[in-house]
Amino acid sequence: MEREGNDYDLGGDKSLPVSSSLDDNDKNSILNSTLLLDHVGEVTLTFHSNGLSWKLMEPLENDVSSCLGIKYVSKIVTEIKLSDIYAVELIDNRLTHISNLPRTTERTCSGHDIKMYYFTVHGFIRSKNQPSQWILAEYTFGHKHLQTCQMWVNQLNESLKLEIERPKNLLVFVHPRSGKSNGCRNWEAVAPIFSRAKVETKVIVTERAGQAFDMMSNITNKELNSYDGVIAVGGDGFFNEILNGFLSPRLKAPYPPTPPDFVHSAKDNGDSLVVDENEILEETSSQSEDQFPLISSPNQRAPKISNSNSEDKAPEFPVPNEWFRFGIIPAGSTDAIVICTTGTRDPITSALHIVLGKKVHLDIAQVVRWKTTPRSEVEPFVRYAASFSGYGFYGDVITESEKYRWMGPKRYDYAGTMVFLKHRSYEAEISYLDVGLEETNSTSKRNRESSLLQSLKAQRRAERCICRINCKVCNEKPNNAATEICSLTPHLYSEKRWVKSKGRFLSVGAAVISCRNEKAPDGLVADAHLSDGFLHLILIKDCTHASYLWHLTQFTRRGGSPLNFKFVEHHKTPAFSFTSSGNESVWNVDGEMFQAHQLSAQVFRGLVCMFATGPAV
Ligand SMILES: Nc1ncnc2c1ncn2[C@@H]1O[C@H](COP(=O)(O)OP(=O)(O)OP(=O)(O)O)[C@@H](O)[C@H]1O
Repeated sequence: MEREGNDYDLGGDKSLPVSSSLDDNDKNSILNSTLLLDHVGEVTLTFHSNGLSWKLMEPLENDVSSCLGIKYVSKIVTEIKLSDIYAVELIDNRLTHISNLPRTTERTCSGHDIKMYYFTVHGFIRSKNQPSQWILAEYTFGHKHLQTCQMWVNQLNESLKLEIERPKNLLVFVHPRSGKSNGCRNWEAVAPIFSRAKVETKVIVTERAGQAFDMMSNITNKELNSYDGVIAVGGDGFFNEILNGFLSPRLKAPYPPTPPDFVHSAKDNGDSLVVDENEILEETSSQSEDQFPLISSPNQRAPKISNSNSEDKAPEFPVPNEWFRFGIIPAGSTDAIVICTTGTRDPITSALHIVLGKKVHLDIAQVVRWKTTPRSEVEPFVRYAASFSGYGFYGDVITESEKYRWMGPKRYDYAGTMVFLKHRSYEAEISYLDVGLEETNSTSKRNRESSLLQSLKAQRRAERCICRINCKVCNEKPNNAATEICSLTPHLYSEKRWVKSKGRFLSVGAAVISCRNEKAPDGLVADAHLSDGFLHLILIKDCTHASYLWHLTQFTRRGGSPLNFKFVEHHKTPAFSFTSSGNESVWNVDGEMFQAHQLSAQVFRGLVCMFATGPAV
């Protein structure tokens, strides 16, 4: 029997702006057509206010399975939200042989090739096993009239234009030697997603360490304003370099608060100064060319700031900036920042987060190294960290691992074992701002009875709140405890108490985010958030080898278990300072290393925005 109304084949064009004749489900629809869905069959496609849905006109033979005489139609995707569509493309007409068409059509016009026009809707679906992972999905619809396909493409593109958070122009830095030297390959894998989405990209493949820093610090604000964001194709260290190049000449903020007895030298004449806030503001915005690390690995050339464009930079590019976002296409050795912000380490998922214009705020730590030697001219030396800063074990592992870069990501395991076996501890004094028990799960009250500790342990585990999409903690309005860039004035700290921890430390770590990675899926500090306004200080006092090993394994398995050991302190704080008796170890600030006798740090809540959503639930 002849079937009527096969739009793509025989009947007239039945694509129409929706009228009252549509059934209830289609009431809110904008467009409705009968089309051929590639590899599926004839469908009724409906465009609703929030996306597309389609109904199979008749189940295909090969799409039906039967068991004990009961027929099951396989589960085919039948809808996609507009927010999950990143591109719509018209495809040149192509000949479709009759045998490729559904059986209903074959009966009506056997033996001919027919000319069809197609358009493809590009989007994504969430992986069933790993909800944070997004998988590319494309749906190709055909019709014999070009106008019908064109109408759908136009209509969809008009609606996509209303998704105003999506970027149009991006600056992309590719680190070709990152991780297992996959930088270029990873970029090539995702570049088609950007071109389909019609996102313009200016791509720079770096030739040396420090190049991205130089370019980001020297780029004029006019040019920077022409981009919606900057993308790093590489690892955490590379992202850190770009972030520092961006922030160093642009962020205007006082240096971190310090305790009254923390006397640092802000001038190179060796005089100790009480730091004048106004002077600091000036100094931050006009850092000298001499600012580079004392220690840098062979392939980490010290980046230099040139101030040739300083006039151009100051007023026109505000920081924080809600619009200008950062993105990462992972290609590094650990990729902790990308795992914390997207929940996975997948270049495709990251590219989709970027083209769909997702947005999540990220805390940034400002780390300031004070005068190293009386004659040194490079202080204060300022760096910014998005994930982690650490001294002792963390500095030594990175220093050691740089000798074995040729091993790729495995160098961290090797270097970690070597450093662990050496078991070196360092004399240091750490002061941190106490924000009160109600605002932190700090273990600062170390003199409590052990029974009280036990009950707290259970309670705090239950309180542990992991950062996810739409995380409640990150979305909370900032309070005084959590430092905000706009409230960054010293008087704010006067009410806070400085607490000291002194002795020999195996490591001093300050996590800005949880630092999830493949070895520690919960992160080094499971309850650190993307935007809680705290640094999570993890202080490990000298202890036995066995105890330290236990701690390290707890750390990687459970995202830190601070109450388990006396020698472990975990404090949530907006700022801390550090003094060591000698320059024995190095500070690792997101992969960049330098010696510091005196150092102070603070966190800026939600200072930058990332193209991401946070990990899925
Ligand atoms: N073309 C280049 N050649 C050598 N080094 C480079 C180049 N481009 C950037 N770098 C430097 O390499 C360092 C490490 O890069 P990246 O973070 O991408 O890799 P990784 O260390 O393998 O990964 P992760 O930081 O995730 O552990 C960066 O700090 C950056 O300064």
